Amino acid sequence: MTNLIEIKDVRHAYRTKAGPLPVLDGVDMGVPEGTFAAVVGPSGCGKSTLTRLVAGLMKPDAGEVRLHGERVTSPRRTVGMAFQNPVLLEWRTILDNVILPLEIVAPRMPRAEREARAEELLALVGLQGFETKRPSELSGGMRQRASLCRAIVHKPDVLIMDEPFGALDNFTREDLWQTMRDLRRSEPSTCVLITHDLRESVFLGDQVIVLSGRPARTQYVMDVDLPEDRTLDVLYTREVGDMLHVLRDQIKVAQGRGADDAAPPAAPPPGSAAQGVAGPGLAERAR
Ligand SMILES: Nc1ncnc2c1ncn2[C@@H]1O[C@H](COP(=O)(O)OP(=O)(O)OP(=O)(O)O)[C@@H](O)[C@H]1O
Repeated sequence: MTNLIEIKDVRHAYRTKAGPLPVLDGVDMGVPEGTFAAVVGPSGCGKSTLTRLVAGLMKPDAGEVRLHGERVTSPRRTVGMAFQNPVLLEWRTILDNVILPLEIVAPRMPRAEREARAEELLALVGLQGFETKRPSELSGGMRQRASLCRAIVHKPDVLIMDEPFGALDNFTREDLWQTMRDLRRSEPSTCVLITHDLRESVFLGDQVIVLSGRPARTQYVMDVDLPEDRTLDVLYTREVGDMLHVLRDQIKVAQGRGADDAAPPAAPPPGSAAQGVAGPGLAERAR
């Protein structure tokens, strides 16, 4: 399978008053078309910076970010983004908020067609009947559902989500995971999800990429080989328990705290293919 998103040896430092702040220092990542990559790593390691580079909002100091084989140098219409704070416009209805990207990327699309597309998506995420409400009339989970619709209304090839479920309570978050799983079937795209939640990363991801502490490099990649139509029950299986254990240890290593077990498990947990990434391993795999 070809990689729609290809990140090779990306390095980046912010220029601050105190001097350069190296944030990324050798990030490699390959996301095959139509798959879902979850990125985890210690707080402040550079995950959001990575999303800005993929979205073309910034250019890396070194290395390459490619979408469809083309180097990303500026923002693209074929990328959709969703964030922890849904930032819906209060003076617009929910329907008009969802339509917004179409007004920008498809200004000639007839209003009725735009509305039909937004209504279709709102129904898919369970927001039928809320089209004329204002954002403040919705719960946090509902606003996040609307925000997801807005991110994909223009059928982007790439969907980047930066902790979209981070501010929600556990039950709402799990509901949204299932919504996201279902959306993948009806609205396929290639996704990058930044998250602090390891269960979320395994439930949604086809691969989980662990970044090291700042400056971040790709420390570890786990391929998650669970059924596409996985249910929340899968999170309570031994198989996923083992994967979460490995990921938790990797996060500890990334935080410089050392894993519970000094040595990595002899074999990857069933349902996953895990590998440490030091040097060219991932780049090889990503090709
Ligand atoms: N525009 C900027 N200018 C200077 N420094 C920045 C800028 N944006 C981010 N940083 C710094 O870069 C580092 C990485 O930030 P980033 O937001 O990418 O990390 P993160 O992994 O997403 O963090 P978190 O997990 O806490 O959300 C942080 O130390 C942050 O303070």
